[in-house]
Amino acid sequence: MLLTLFESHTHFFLSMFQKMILTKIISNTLSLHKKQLIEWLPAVRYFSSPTNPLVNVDVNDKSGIAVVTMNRKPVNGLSLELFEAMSKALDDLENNRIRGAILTSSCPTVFSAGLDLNELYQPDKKRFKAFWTTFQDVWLKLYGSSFPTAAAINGHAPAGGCFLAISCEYRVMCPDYKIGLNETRLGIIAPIFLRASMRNTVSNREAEKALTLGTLYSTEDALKIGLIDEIAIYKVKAIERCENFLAQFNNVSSIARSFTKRSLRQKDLEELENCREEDFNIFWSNLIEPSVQKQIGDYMQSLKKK
Ligand SMILES: CCCCCCCCC/C=C/C(=O)SCCNC(=O)CCNC(=O)[C@H](O)C(C)(C)COP(=O)(O)OP(=O)(O)OC[C@H]1O[C@@H](n2cnc3c(N)ncnc32)[C@H](O)[C@@H]1OP(=O)(O)O
Repeated sequence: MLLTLFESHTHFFLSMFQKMILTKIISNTLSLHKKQLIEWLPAVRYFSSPTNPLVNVDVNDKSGIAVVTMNRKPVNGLSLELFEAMSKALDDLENNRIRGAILTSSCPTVFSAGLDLNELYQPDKKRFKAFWTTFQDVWLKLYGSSFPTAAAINGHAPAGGCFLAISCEYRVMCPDYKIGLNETRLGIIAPIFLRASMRNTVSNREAEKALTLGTLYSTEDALKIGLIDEIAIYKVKAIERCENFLAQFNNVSSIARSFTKRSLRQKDLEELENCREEDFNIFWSNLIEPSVQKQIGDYMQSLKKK
C-alpha cells in the first residue's frame, strides 16, 4: 500500500530496495508507524466537503487548496459544536490529501472571539470535558497537520481566535482589528498548548510579555512583533496572499515538507499528547474557582452592555 502510493506520487524510479530503505529511514527518524507515514504522502485527490452549517470547506480543484470558513454568527464563539465541526473538517482534509488549507471566517468583522464564554461560565463538567477534549483535538490536528496551513484573519482575533491563527504556519490580517492572547485579563491561565503555539510564532521574550500582560495588538503592531506575516486590505486579498504563500510549496517535495514541519512541531504535540488529562484537570480546577467564575460572569455582562 505504502509503495503503491509512492509510485503514484513520485516521478522518478526507485528500486524496491531503495524504497524500503527510504521508508525505514523516515520512519525511524520520527518514530512513526507506517499508517501515519501513509497519511503524510502528497496530495492525490480533492473533494467537495458536504456542507456543514458551522464550518464550510471549499476545495479548489485546480490548486488543491481548501478554504475552511468558520460560520457561527455573530462572532464565531468556539463552542463544543464548532470544535466538533472543525475536528471533522480537519480529518476530511487530512484523509483527502489537499495541498494546503486557509482558515477564515464568514463574520464580517470577527475572525473568532475565542472560546464561547457560555462554555466557560457555570460549566457542566461532562459537557465541559467533551468541549476541552475536542479543543485539544483541534489543536493537535491543526498544529500537526501534514498539509501547510495559513490564516486569513478578516476580523478581530482575541484569545482562542488568535490561538487558531497562530496554530497555522502563516497569517495575513486585515487592518484595524485586534489580535492577541488576553486570557490573563480574564483571570484564566493560558494552557500548555497555547503557549507552545505562541512561542513558535514570536520570540520567547515577546511571548512571555504578550501572555502575561494579556495584550491585544492592533494589526500594525502585530506585524511589528511577528504575530502576523502580512497585512491585506480586504478578506479576498488576504485569501489571495495566503494562496501565494501556500503555492510556494508546489516547488517543494511534499514528503520532505511535511516531515520537516512535523519534526519541528513534534515536541510540542507530544507534550500535550502526554498530559491531556492533566491539562484538563488543571484547567477545570482553575475555571471553577469562584473568583474566576465571577470574573468571567462580569466580563460577559460587560460585553452585553456595550
Ligand atoms: C486554566 C484555567 C482556564 C484556562 C482557560 C484557557 C483558555 C484557553 C484559551 C482561550 C480563552 C478564550 O478564548 S476566552 C474568550 C475570550 N474572548 C474575548 O475576550 C473576546 C470577547 N469579545 C469581544 O472582545 C468582542 O465581542 C469582539 C470579538 C471584539 C467583537 O466585537 P463586536 O462589537 O463586533 O461584537 P459584540 O457586540 O461585542 O458581540 C456580539 C455578541 O457576541 C457575544 N460575544 C462576544 N464574544 C463572545 C464570546 N467569546 N463568547 C460568547 N459570546 C460572545 C456578545 O456578548 C454579543 O452578544 P449579544 O449582546 O447577546 O448579541
